[in-house]
Parts: sequence; C-alpha cells; structure tokens
Amino acid sequence: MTEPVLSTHGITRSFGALKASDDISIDLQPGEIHAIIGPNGAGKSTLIGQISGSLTPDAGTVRFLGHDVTRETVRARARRGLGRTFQISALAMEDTVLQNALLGALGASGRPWRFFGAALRTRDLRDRAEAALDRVGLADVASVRTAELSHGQRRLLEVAVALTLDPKAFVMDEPMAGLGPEGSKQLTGFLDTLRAEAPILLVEHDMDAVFALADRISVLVYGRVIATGTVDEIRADPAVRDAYLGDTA
Ligand SMILES: Nc1ncnc2c1ncn2[C@@H]1O[C@H](COP(=O)(O)OP(=O)(O)OP(=O)(O)O)[C@@H](O)[C@H]1O
Repeated sequence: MTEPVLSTHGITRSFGALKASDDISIDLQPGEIHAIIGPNGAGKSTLIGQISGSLTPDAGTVRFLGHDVTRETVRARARRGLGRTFQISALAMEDTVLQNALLGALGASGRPWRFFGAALRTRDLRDRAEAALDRVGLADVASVRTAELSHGQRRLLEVAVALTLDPKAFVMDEPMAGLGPEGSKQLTGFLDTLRAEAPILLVEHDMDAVFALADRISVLVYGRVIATGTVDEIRADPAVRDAYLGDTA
C-alpha cells in the first residue's frame, strides 16, 4: 500500500463512562472512497470530529499528508487541505450562493473574516468560488439567496464550499441525508468523479450510495471498527450482517 493521505492510529474518546471511539485505526488511500457505516450512536460523528479537529482524542493520533495533526485546529487542518461537509448545514442562509462559496475561499486563504467585503471584489478568491460552483452545477444560481435553494442544491453548495479549499482529502458527514432519489443519484455521480482528485472519507447511511461508491467500507459498532473490507467482503461478513446490515445486504 502507498502512504495513506489520512490516518488515525488508536484514537479513543470518552464522554463520561461511554467510549464513543475505542481504539480506532483507519486510513484513507489516494484515489479511494472509504465509507464509514454503523448504527445510530455508533460513534461516526465523534470519529469525524477528531479527524477534522472539532474534537480532541483522549489517546491516539491523527495524521494528514505526513503530519501529526492531532492537536491542530479545524482551520489549521482545513488550510492543509482537509475539506469537510457537515451533517447539519453550516451555510449562511441569508447570504447568496456565491457569498457562501466565497466564505469558503476566504477561509482557505487564511485572510481574516473582516476582509469579506473586499473578498467579493478580489479576483482570485472570486474565481476560486465561481469555479467551485461551476463544478457542482450551481453557477446559474450564484446570485440566489441560499435559503431559496432546494435541499439537494444546498448539499451541492456544501461540497462547493469544501472544493474552494482545493482539498487534498474530503471528510463528508452524511452528504446524501434528505436528498431524494434523483439528488442522491446526482451527488453519487459527482463524488464518483471527485475521488480521483481527492480521496473521500464518507460517513453515510444511504446504503445504495455506499455500495455504489465505496472502494472500502469500515463498520463501526459501539465505538469500535468491527470490520474493514470491500463492498463484497462487508456484505458477506456475518458479524456485520448481524450488527448492522440485516436484510439490506
Ligand atoms: N458531546 C457529547 N457528550 C456526551 N455524549 C456524546 C457526545 N457526543 C456524542 N456522544 C455519545 O457518543 C455516542 C456516539 O455518538 P455519535 O454522534 O458519534 O454517533 P453516530 O454514529 O454519529 O450517530 P448518528 O448515526 O446518529 O449520527 C452516542 O452514544 C452519543 O450519545
């Protein structure tokens, strides 16, 4: 195997007596989509929090592009090229689509937020934001207020905001949530092409999307990884069927 882009080594995180992450070691290889699945409360968001920097592990390390980033802030990791999309939308609803993309580009540039007004007029930031909107198919609605977008379009805008970072890896928390079948299909198609540019750690409940996209799947149950493997291996794993997949496999 090549050097992973992103990896965790034995990360552990407790909330009181509950071990939400229990000695988790996973990695993300260049060009791959690695899906993390598991029942509600299994610890998926806790894991993502530690990888992206909003939570600090009690033990273990997180490495990104050859650096130990365990103690780095969310912004420091974002500036290294870790792109993240959220389970709950982090978009500014009253701002336009372009303004949201610009906020992402501005964050990536490391310039203070008070320069937001200036950013609207700064060519390189604007170009970066517009290019990201174009890639996800939202260029036509750039001047529309974000609150007026459909749910699916907002999900695409979140991906565009992450794209403005020129990411070296993505961490996505349930990007398919709330999308109808058409929206999921569209986003699945886009993520399929995105992996060649930056690998994706994908937390997702939509099993159709996971089975269509994942190169590897890790299954989390009670804070522990009980299995990692290809789609076929995971579907055939009796422990996984028992703990999570049931009849959907
Ligand atoms: N800040 C917190 N304080 C206390 N307990 C927490 C906190 N965050 C998470 N937990 C607990 O840790 C466990 C793992 O939660 P987490 O949100 O990571 O699971 P999840 O797999 O993402 O769930 P879901 O699929 O419902 O989003 C749960 O039992 C949850 O109640």
